[in-house]
Amino acid sequence: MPAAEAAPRSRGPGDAALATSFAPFERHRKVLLAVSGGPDSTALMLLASRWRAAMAEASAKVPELAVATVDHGLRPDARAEAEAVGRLAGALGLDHAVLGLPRRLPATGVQEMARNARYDVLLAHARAIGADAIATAHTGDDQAETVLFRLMRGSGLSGLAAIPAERDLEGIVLLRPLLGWAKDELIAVCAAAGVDFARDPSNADPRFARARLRALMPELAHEGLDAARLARLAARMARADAALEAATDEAAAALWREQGEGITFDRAGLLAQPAEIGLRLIGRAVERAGGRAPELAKLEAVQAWLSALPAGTGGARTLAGALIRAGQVRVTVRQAPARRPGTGRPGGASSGARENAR
Ligand SMILES: Nc1ncnc2c1ncn2[C@@H]1O[C@H](COP(=O)(O)OP(=O)(O)OP(=O)(O)O)[C@@H](O)[C@H]1O
Repeated sequence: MPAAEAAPRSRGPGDAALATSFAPFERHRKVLLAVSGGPDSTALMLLASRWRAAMAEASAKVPELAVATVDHGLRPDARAEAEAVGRLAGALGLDHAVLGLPRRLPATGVQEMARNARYDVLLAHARAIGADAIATAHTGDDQAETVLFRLMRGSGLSGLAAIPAERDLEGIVLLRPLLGWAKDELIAVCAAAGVDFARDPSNADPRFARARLRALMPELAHEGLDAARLARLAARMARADAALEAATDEAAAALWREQGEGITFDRAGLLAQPAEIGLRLIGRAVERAGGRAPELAKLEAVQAWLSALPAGTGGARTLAGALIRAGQVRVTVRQAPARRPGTGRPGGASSGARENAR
């Protein structure tokens, strides 16, 4: 479908918005642009190379740019779309690679698996070409959808902070320079450049919860809950989350003790913390000991159990691969003993852990 359908908004590519959006690129040596060939990432490629040219003209230090497209092997058109990205990248003077996946994706949970696999291959490629950052083209609309999606899933404050503009991905920085842009604006960027883009049919496939939520957006916007408002909520949540993380760091400095293979807290000290801070401390310990982040509702249940334990008594619970044991004075979190296959119970665990398995 031609790109020119969208109504262009008045944001020229040479304006301050471009400089603000791409300012985080200035801290990097080489940025790998993740470009699927859809409208958002095609615009990312156009805007990033325009920003870079303008910066170079002003003799500013600019990072190298490179482009990669992941072919998930899921759609017959994917190869041709990747080649089209390659042609545009070539015209812009950027190196382009098409990356395949090492394994075939399973039939179920395909979107999530595709996303994880995509980040893995992008990371490996970034390392191979010496890029210290990867940029994706998430937009303000993606941010709004993510907030709604997480609300629907029962996320807490950290989850509602949604997509961060910048985060660490195993030592490489993941940048999202276009969170301040609406999808319509990016479609207009492609249209103004006379560049066509691919359309992913799964974006409108009602089998996917994301697509169903996307379809609700116009009605919600009509009631006042538009993308800008949801994005503002995400920004406020991110600000509050950062403050709570800082407070948790302080509490950890006073309470967190590493002993042997476990993390130990003074039980009274832990319970004296504001509930949100105590929750985060236990969550961090569980993630460290068990190797994965616990689900919020399950973490809350463990905290409720701990708070309700009568003084002078103890017990244990397992959560996300960790064993949380409350003694009379201390709470210890360590890796849970391996489950015996088929029993669903921790093998050789304490009575408390067995109690939890019921
Ligand atoms: N096949 C691909 N090749 C390269 N980059 C991709 C590909 N698919 C998506 N991306 C990058 O990821 C961004 C987000 O894409 P999309 O919204 O489709 O992803 P998603 O599956 O929702 O994953 P997530 O939002 O968690 O990254 C795109 O704007 C683009 O930068």
